[in-house]
Amino acid sequence: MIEVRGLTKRFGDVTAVDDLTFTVRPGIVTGFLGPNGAGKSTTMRMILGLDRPTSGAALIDGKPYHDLKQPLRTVGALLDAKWVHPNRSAKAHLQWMAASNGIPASRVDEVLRLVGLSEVAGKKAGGFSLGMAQRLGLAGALLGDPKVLLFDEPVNGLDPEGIVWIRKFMQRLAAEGRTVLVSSHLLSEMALTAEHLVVIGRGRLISDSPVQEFVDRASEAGVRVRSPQLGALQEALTAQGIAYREDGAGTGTAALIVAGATTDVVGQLAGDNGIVLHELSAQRGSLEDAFMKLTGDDVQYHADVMGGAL
Ligand SMILES: Nc1ncnc2c1ncn2[C@@H]1O[C@H](COP(=O)(O)OP(=O)(O)OP(=O)(O)O)[C@@H](O)[C@H]1O
Repeated sequence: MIEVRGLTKRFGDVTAVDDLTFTVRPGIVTGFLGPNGAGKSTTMRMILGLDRPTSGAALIDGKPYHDLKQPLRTVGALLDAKWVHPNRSAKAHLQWMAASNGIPASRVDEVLRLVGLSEVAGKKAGGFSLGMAQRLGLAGALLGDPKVLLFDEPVNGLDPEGIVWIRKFMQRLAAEGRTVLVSSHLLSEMALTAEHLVVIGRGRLISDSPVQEFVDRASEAGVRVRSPQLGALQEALTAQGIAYREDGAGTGTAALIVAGATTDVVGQLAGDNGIVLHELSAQRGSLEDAFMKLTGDDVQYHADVMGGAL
């Protein structure tokens, strides 16, 4: 278990992490989500004792990192996959890590097998692709067979095959009863990987909930409806006290978005009033929608940079 309590980190004038409190439970993958610069890496570094909190605490199984007797056997982390000596082989790199942490050398072959690197164990790590380097990083994190694992943006830059492999691997580690915290700014990826989401923006906690609850709470579920008799439909909806808004985006035809109603209700109402419909479709808010609403200004900035495409 990871417990973050009132965690704050200031770098001069910048408050990178601002009074953050959340708990990461074992047995599921917890996604740690936020736009670039939200404070995810800084939080992870504090959990791992690499940055000192300005105030508050981060505990692993009830203790600060520095109080852990055998840190590598308690917590494993993948922060920067390129953190290897380029001229060292994958195996030598892991042997060196194992030796300096009192872990038997036999474990090195085990973790190489676990991440599928046995066949390239003797090759220099400097020549590894990003996907292979990530696997080597994972092997290092697993060396001490820790119950708690932290991964910072593990799928960044990977090809689709590598992304799926890492996703399944993290899910398997969680299914074994481990505590798995994975940071990402990729919302759709987290929706597929994580069961629970801790969302931050500008160092502050925005949401701490199951993935589905996060989406349901923040995104707009409803019905999209197009009709050549839109005025009559608006009157019928208003008469029933059902809220709607106009939505002509991209279709060339005016449409309505009816919030909080089902297609059954809107279809029935149209039928009862003899109104012709050209479209009646359920709208499901995406994780991206939810994220944009909740992280507000932070994401708005990125949208502007992209030419207002969002
Ligand atoms: N060593 C440091 N000195 C000064 N400012 C820092 C330092 N480390 C991080 N920051 C600032 O703290 C804020 C949070 O950064 P952090 O890297 O934790 O965010 P992040 O959510 O991990 O973002 P990204 O996904 O881009 O890595 C940013 O404004 C960053 O510029």
